[in-house]
Amino acid sequence: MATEKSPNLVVFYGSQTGNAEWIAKNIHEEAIKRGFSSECYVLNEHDKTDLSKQKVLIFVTSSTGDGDPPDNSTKFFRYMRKIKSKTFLSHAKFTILGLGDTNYSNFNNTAKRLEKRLLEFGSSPFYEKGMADDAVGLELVVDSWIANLWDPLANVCVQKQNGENGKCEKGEENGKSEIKENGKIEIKESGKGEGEGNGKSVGEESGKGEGEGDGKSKSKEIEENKNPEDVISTVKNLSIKELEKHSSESGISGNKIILDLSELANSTQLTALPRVPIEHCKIIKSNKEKKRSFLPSFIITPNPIINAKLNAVRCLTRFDSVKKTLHLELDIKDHSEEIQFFPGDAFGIIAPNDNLLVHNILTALGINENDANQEISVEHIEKENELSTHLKNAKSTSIFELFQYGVDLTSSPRKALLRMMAEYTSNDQEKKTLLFLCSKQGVKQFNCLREQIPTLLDLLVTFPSCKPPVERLLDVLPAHQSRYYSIVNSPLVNREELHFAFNIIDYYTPIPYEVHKFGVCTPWLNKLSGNITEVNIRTIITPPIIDIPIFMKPNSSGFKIPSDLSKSLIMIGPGTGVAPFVGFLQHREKQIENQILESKKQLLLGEMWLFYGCREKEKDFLYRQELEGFLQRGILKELLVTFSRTPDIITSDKPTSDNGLTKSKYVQNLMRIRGNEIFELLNQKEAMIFVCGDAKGMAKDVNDALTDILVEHGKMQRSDALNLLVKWMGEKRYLRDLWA
Ligand SMILES: Cc1cc2nc3c(=O)[nH]c(=O)nc-3n(C[C@H](O)[C@H](O)[C@H](O)COP(=O)(O)O)c2cc1C
Repeated sequence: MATEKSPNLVVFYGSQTGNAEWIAKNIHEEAIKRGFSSECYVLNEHDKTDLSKQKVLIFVTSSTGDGDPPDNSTKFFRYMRKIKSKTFLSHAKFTILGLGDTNYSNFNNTAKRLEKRLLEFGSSPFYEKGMADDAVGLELVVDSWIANLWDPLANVCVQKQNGENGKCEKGEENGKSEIKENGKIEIKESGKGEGEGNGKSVGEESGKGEGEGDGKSKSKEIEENKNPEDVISTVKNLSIKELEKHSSESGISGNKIILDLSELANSTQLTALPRVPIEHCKIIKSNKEKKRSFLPSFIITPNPIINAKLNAVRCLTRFDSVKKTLHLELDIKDHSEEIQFFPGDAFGIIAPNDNLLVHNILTALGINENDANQEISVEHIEKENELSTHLKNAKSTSIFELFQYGVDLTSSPRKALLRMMAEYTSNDQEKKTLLFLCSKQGVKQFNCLREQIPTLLDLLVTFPSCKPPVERLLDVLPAHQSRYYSIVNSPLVNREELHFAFNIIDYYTPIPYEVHKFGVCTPWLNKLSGNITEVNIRTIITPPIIDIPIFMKPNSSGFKIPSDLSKSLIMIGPGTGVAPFVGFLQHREKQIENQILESKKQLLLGEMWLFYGCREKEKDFLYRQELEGFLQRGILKELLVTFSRTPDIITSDKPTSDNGLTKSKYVQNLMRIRGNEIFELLNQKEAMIFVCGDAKGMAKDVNDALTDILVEHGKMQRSDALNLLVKWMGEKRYLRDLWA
C-alpha cells in the first residue's frame, strides 16, 4: 500500500507556453483532493522522483517547433534516449494527455513519441491517451479526458484516504450551477477557503458522482436580474460601431467582447464548471518605493541576459506592402568574447507588455500609481506544496513590473481565468455570463470569445464590475514569454553584431469581430527603432543608446550550415523564413574565401539552391539585393522566387516567359516545377534540405512536394517516399526550423 512518502501517482508535464503545465497542475491538485497521493514535476526535473519505483505515471505534454518537445522537457527526452533497458518501466502504468494543434504538420508528435518510448520500456497504459487540438479548442478533449480519468486511475492506485478505490471521500464535485425557474441562479460549489480545497481543474465535469459530497459545499444564491432578457440584450446587441467606440486609435484602451448569449437564456443548468482556482500567491508589501531597475529579477532565462545595443534598422518592405518587415542590427561587441553563434541559431528578446495596456489594466483594477510602484514581493501560499508559480522568485518588485514582465496579458484567456473572475464580479448579469462561458453549455461562446483574442483589459472592459485582486490574477495568468528570432548574419562576417528580421505583428481578428490586434515584441521594436518606413535605407540609430535585453538560444535540432563545403544544400524559406539562409550564404562565401586563401587549391563545392516566396516583387522581396548578389557571385547556384500576388516567377536560369506557369504561386509549386533537378541533387549529390518559416501551412506543403518529387522522379511508392523523408529527418539531412 502506498504511504504518504511514496506517492501512488506522479504527474509530469512538458509545456512551452503554460497550457500543459496548467492542466498537469490541475490534475495533480484534483488527484490530491480525491484522496490520491500525488507529486507533480516538470519533465526536466524527472530526477526529483525515482522513476524506477513509481507505478503510476501521468504525462501532459504539448508539442512545439516542428513537433518537438517543449524546452522544459528536452533534457528528459535526451535521458530517455540513453536508456537501453527494455524493462526500465515495466513496473509502471501510464497515460498521456497530448496538447497539439492540427494546423501543424506533426500533430501531437511529442505525445506520440513519448508513448512509443514508454511502450518500448515495457510500460503499459492504464487509460487511453488524449490528443487535444488547439485549433478547435483544447477543452473539447481535455475536459472529458480529465473527467473520465478518475475511475481508471483509482483502479491502478491505492487512495490514501480510505484505501477504497474509486471513491472520493473528500472534496466534493465541481460547482454545479442551476438557473431556477424562479429566475434565480443557484451555484453549488466546493467551499472556497474552507479547508476542503478548491482545485483549479480545467473543465472538470461537475455533477458526476453526485451524492459523494460531504455536505461541506456551500450554496450561494445570486439574485437574478428581474428581466433575464436584459442579460442577453446588453451583450448580444453590441455592434462593431459600439466596439469602435471603445477602442482607441492604439487599440490599447480595451474592446468589448461580442457574445451571443441567447443560449444562456435557454439554459436552465450550467454544468461542467471548473472549480475556483486555488490561491497560490500572496503579495507582501514593503513601505519603500520600488527602486528602478533595467529588468525585474524574477525573469528566468536559459542563458545569461545581455544588454544588446540597437545599432541600425532597415525596412525590408515598401510602405504599401501588406506586412511590414524590419531588419535590425544589435551591437554585442562588449560580449563577443563570451558569445558564440552560427547561422541557424536564434536568440530571445525580453520585451515588456505595452506600457499603456498595463496602465489601463491597473486603472481598470482600481490600482493607483502609488500602489502600482510600491516595492513588493510575491510569496507562495502553500509552502509544503511542490508547485510554484513562475513568479515565486519575485522579490523587490512592483505590481507594475509584474504586469509588465511577469504575466501574459494578450493571449486568449483560459477558462480558469474566467472562473476566477466570476468570483470577484459584483454584477449578477456579468457573473452569470462569466460562469456560462466556463460551462459546458457555453462552449460555443467560449470559442467565440477566444477567436476575438481578448486581452485582460478587454475582459475587464466587458465585465466592468469584475475587480479581482492582483494575487488572484497572478495565480491564473500564463507566464510572459520571451520572443525568439533567427540570426541573419554569419559570425565569420561580423561576430560583434546580431542581425535579425521580423514582421510587425499587427492584424485584425476575423469578420465579424475585426478588432485591431498587436504583437508584444515586434511593435515595441518598431517603436524603439523609430517607426521607419523608407524601404531598404539603412538607418543608424543615434544616441541615446537603446538597450535591448536578449539571451542566446543555440540551435539544438541540427539546423546548421555544414562546415563541409562540398555539401549541396536545398534551402526553402519563404517570407522571413529566408533569414537564416542569408546567414548560410554569408557563411559559405566567407568559408570559401578563407579556404582559397589557406590552400590555394581548387575547391570541391556543393551547390546552394534557394526557394523563396513573397507576395509582390516590388513590395516585399526581402533581402533581394543580397540574394541577387550571392547569385551573381556564384555562391547561390539557383535563386528561385515566386510571388503569390503576381504571375511572374524568377528563376536564375529560366526566363519568366518560358515557363508560363502562372499558377505556381507558392514555393512548393515552384519545387514541383524543378522537381527533376531537385531529385538529381538529392539522388546524386546527396543534398541536404533545409526548410524555415511558417509551421502551419508551408512546412506541410513543402513536405508533400518533396514526397511528390520522390514519387514522380524517383519512381518510388508513396509510402517509401514518406519513409525516406522521415529517415532523412532522423539523419539530420532534412532539417526544419519552423514557427507559428
Ligand atoms: C511555435 C509553435 C509550434 C507548434 N508546433 C506544433 C507541432 O508541431 N505539433 C502540434 O501538434 N502542435 C504544435 N503547436 C501547438 C501547441 O502544442 C499547442 O498550442 C499547445 O496547446 C501548447 O501548449 P503549451 O502551452 O503547454 O506549450 C505549436 C505551437 C506553437 C506556438
